[in-house]
Amino acid sequence: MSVYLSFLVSSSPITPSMEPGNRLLIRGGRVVNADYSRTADVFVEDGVIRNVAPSLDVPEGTRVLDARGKLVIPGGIDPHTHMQIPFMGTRSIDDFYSGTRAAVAGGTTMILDFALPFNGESLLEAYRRWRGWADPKVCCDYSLHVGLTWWSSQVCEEMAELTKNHGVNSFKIFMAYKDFYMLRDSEMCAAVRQCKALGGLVMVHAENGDMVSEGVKEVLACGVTGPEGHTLSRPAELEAEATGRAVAIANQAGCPLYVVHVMSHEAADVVTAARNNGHIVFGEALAAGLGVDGTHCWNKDWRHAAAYVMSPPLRPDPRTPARLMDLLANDDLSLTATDNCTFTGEQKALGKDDFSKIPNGVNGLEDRLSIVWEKGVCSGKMDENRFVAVTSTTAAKIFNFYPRKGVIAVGSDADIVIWDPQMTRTISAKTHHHAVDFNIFEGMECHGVPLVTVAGGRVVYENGQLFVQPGAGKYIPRTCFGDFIYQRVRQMDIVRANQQVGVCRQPYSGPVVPVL
Ligand SMILES: C[C@@H](CNC(N)=O)C(=O)O
Ligand SMILES: [Zn+2]
Ligand SMILES: [Zn+2]
Ligand SMILES: [Zn+2]
Repeated sequence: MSVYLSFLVSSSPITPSMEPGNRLLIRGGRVVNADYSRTADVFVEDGVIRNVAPSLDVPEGTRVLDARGKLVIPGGIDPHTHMQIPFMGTRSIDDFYSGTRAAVAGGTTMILDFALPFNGESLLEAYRRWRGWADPKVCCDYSLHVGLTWWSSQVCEEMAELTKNHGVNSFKIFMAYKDFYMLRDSEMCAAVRQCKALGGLVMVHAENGDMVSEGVKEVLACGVTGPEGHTLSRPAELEAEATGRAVAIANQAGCPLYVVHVMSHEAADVVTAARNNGHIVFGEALAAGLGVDGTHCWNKDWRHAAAYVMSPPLRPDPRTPARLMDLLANDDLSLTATDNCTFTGEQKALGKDDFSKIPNGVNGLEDRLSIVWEKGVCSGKMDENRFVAVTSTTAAKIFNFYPRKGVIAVGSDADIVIWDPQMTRTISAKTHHHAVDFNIFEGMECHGVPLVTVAGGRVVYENGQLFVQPGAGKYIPRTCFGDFIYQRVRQMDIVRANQQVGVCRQPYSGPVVPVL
């Protein structure tokens, strides 16, 4: 029986295990899934949701959490983070402990990070290095995408090894970061084909790296060295052009595509057109792009301006956040992430005399759910079910670990948040749980606050207090050929095969011009 069906018919009493400490009852809340809301109790035991139904009787010793008048939502899933990544001469300051601590404080109970090999480094080595960093530190479950930061037959083979034996089903290609992570089109074509053959998902950072490199030289030559130069050097058309190229390359191979951090409406329009043309393309919106705009890079205070430096840039058009939210609300953009990649003022100062040396990246992991609730639901653009879809469920489906996660249903992991939609909080670096000394949403008041976060059946955050254990989170392996994407791919392949048919004709028998 599917987990969803059992959610509907679940009335069977669960035989309690002996250990009383690990039972929770979340009483009387409005359970909100991506496709379904209803008032029900949620009974949890041994880290798994055992029952979802009104007025449940539960065993002695069960801890009861009162959720009456509140929402009960699946824990947030952030499909794009960079904890303690070595990058641009330093390492992002949020590590797998402080980052996942901040995550659960904001209602997120799983992150997907990126193992990014140095140019020429074995993908398996990079994967093992990231596992070594994450496993002892994570406070919630996590998984890893792997970067295709260079290309060779070895990379091709290691992709297969990672999918078969290490639970990786997603690979990120960078079209930017020339001479560092960037792949050429011919390499991208080969990488995309291999990813399709393995039943995986290609993720792409879509900016034209060659044009960005020229843009940087041009802006510096004009004497602009401040953070605003970063934005000036990589306009939205470089993001849109690369997005279109990635769509074409993926489509030629019949490979599904996931465009990370869509930061401009120009790029979002390319994603929308691709989806309307029937391509399997997903666009990811970031909390940063939904919550703030790029005018901050023109702030007089250097540290403030540098805090907003990321790639692709936050766009200076103040209408951008609302436009991206409109596209997210109507599923032209598919889901949200944060690309959390934080650097302190001292680290950002590596670029104090040259914007191209400012480590790229911003925060978002703790604030994503409140930002999306405030800008998406409070604004009337989306309902509570779409909110759950874009902060949790869709990521679980795309990366193929639904319904283990991303839904409140019998048999699913007990990653659950008691959410107060009326309560407000003011975001600040003074109160956030990140390691970084700046918050790009500083001072922003948001409706939508997590009261309790349950991760793996454990209360890890309650009314402002953290109860986290480093290393308590687990690595979540993911298999390939997930139905959510590959049912469609298989169908499309049948049609494509029928279209790739030559014409049966008599061979040409006329004269041929001799070679001169
Ligand atoms: C390296 C990483 C984070 N930095 C950024 N987005 O500016 C990325 O490009 O996704
Ligand atoms: Zn990127
Ligand atoms: Zn990233
Ligand atoms: Zn509000």
